[in-house]
Amino acid sequence: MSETASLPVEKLTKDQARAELERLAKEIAHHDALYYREDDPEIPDADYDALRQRNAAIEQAFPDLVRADSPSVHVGAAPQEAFGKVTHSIAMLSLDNAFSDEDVADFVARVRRFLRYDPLHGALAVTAEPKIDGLSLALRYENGKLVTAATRGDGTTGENVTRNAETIDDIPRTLPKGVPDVVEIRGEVYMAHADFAALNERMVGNGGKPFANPRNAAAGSLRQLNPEITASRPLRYFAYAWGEMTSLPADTQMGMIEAFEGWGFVTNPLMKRCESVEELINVYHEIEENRATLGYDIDGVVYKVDRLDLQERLGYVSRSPRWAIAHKFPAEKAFTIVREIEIQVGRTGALTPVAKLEPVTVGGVVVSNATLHNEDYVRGIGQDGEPIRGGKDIRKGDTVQIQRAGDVIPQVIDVDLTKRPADATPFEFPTVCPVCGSHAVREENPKTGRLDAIRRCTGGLTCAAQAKEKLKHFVSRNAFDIEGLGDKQVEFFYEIPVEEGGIHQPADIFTLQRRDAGSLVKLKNRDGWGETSAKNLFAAIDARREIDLNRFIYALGIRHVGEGNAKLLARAYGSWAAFAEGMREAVDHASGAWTDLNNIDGVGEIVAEAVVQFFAEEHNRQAVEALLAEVTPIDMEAPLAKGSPVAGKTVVFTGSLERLSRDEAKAMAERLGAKVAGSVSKKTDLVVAGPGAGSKLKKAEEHGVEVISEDGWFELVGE
Ligand SMILES: NC(=O)c1ccc[n+]([C@@H]2O[C@H](COP(=O)([O-])OP(=O)(O)OC[C@H]3O[C@@H](n4cnc5c(N)ncnc54)[C@H](O)[C@@H]3O)[C@@H](O)[C@H]2O)c1
Ligand SMILES: [Zn+2]
Repeated sequence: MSETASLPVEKLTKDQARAELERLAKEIAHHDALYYREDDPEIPDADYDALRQRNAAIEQAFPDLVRADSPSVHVGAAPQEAFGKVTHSIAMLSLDNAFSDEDVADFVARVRRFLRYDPLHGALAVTAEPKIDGLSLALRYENGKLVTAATRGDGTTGENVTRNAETIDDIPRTLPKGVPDVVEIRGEVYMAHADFAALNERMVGNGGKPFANPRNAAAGSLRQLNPEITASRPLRYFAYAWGEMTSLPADTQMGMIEAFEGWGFVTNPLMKRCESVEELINVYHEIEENRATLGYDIDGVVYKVDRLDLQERLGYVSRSPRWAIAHKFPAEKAFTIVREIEIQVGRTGALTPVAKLEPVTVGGVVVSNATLHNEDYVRGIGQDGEPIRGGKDIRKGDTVQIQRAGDVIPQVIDVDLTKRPADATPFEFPTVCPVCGSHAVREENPKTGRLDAIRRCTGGLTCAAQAKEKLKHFVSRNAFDIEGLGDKQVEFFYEIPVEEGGIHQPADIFTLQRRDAGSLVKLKNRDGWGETSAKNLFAAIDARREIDLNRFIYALGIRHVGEGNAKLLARAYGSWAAFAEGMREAVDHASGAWTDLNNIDGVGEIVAEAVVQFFAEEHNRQAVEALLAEVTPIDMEAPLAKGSPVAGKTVVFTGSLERLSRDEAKAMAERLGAKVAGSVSKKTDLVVAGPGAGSKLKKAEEHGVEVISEDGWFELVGE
């Protein structure tokens, strides 16, 4: 960075200002391209916002230096050529930002001044709603039918993503009778936290690279050249604005949003109408407090003048409307000191370095730990061997910058080398497990030939850390969820020998009461326990002797099998018996069972391999058998689409279809509750074959699978 880049705006000479504006224009354009086109930004939003703010401040101080390509008059980035282009009939703009309460007061004062709306006119109504952190999408309906969906692009021209948008459940394909001839709804495509976590789990399981955050995941999923990929991504949509409309169903912002809701769109329930700056600020804080529990990312609150006639009079400045502003949440970043670097051993034996920090408030939350992911990360090396943080390593005693994004675990994003203590030494990553002393190794990834980023303890169940973490996982909220048996109690029971009333493996939980009866020291007499708490625990355990199959599978803690994959497996196999049998057969990669497993939509080879390996291990089989003597997994029924004749069936489409594209056929079948597989196996229920169907048709005949034509399909499903 040049010296001018760090000079305060008021100290800049005219020449320096000119050079700065040029540098900022280039730099911002570079980050815009990464963010909007590649969905892969390289700097945090707060840093990007700081660049823009500096640019705006310099432009204000030197108005005659404003460049033709100034970032302050541009929105987003030009559409990617690979998509068709859509010209927006009304430009899609950005929003001006407010970063403080004063900025909000200024905004309202500005609006009032512009409109000469003095207090005599009474209160000025302004709406407040969450600013969803996704990407905007315009939906054009003609005569009630969705005709185009377009991204914002550079505001004038966007990308045509109609086929992709059609796969999003929240987006109606048709609107009710009586809507205006042309309706253009605008809103935000986003991904919920849970869906994001499941998607990343799947991506990693398939050997891919996870998305950095839900916004990138949403943008990357919507902007896919293959709509089939979009369809497999759990995207959602909030409607909050509009473009071209032949007539308006209301005369206020609030009224419009209510109308959209009536037309079948999802609108945000937290939107409120306010009548003063204080009220706006209150709603802002209310929404900010709820932020962590919403289940999706928001990055601020948007205020909009409620009356549409006033909006029209206010109009637009270059890249944003005068009648709206986004009140951003404070940057969730802070500097603090690394007191210690500790190694935690997880349930799969992963050795994870954790930075113990001098506690610091980041975005309103006190942070005292930050994950350091793995040894490469500590050394300043990223997933693909590339340098991160400019290649700076992290040491005990370092002053580091912490970032918290949504509910994500805080991360160390930078190290201030000028503050590094003279005696700080590079962190030495252990090569033995700090808990059990077994060797800790980095396995080679068979696919890439590179070393796995994670070093793992090879101690297996003899490692107390792994055993305890497995138990904690087993009883966790989305697994067995046993009330009164949390992390603390797991630690407690693990310290007790099994024959004296301890718990060392999952089955022990369910024999606890029986063993307690014959135990020398009864649970109710142990420290911290009593008659009631012991009784309650036994009851809570008994309440879980029957459990949903997907929870059961998830609880086993098989590598790469998180909640999402557990559900996929449970749904595909339906019962524990079928699942276990399939996995035992699938050890033979030439078997149909292995093909079936890999044919499950969303289950990749890495996951498949992990599950099969789990079953191949004798001690896992024993542990599961002991468990099954105590608990019963409940069979999972295929999700039934009401009255659909293909619900729960596995369908394969082959050959060329005439009335349907392959994607549409797939979407249709899935909507009707069927599973669509790519190849035929004995699990296939139905093959829909068009002209030119080859090997799949033959295979269907071999397996005795029913084969119908495309017309037969329509007859069957009645559409
Ligand atoms: N890290 C980077 O390199 C990088 C690069 C470019 C942009 N960015 C980030 O992107 C953002 C700027 O992007 P922008 O130009 O899209 O502007 P913006 O996100 O600040 O505001 C405008 C957008 O807000 C969205 N929005 C969400 N909820 C809304 C609601 N309820 N009502 C109205 N609009 C709503 C719309 O999509 C609209 O286009 C900033 O957060 C910036 O930090 C980051
Ligand atoms: Zn160990």
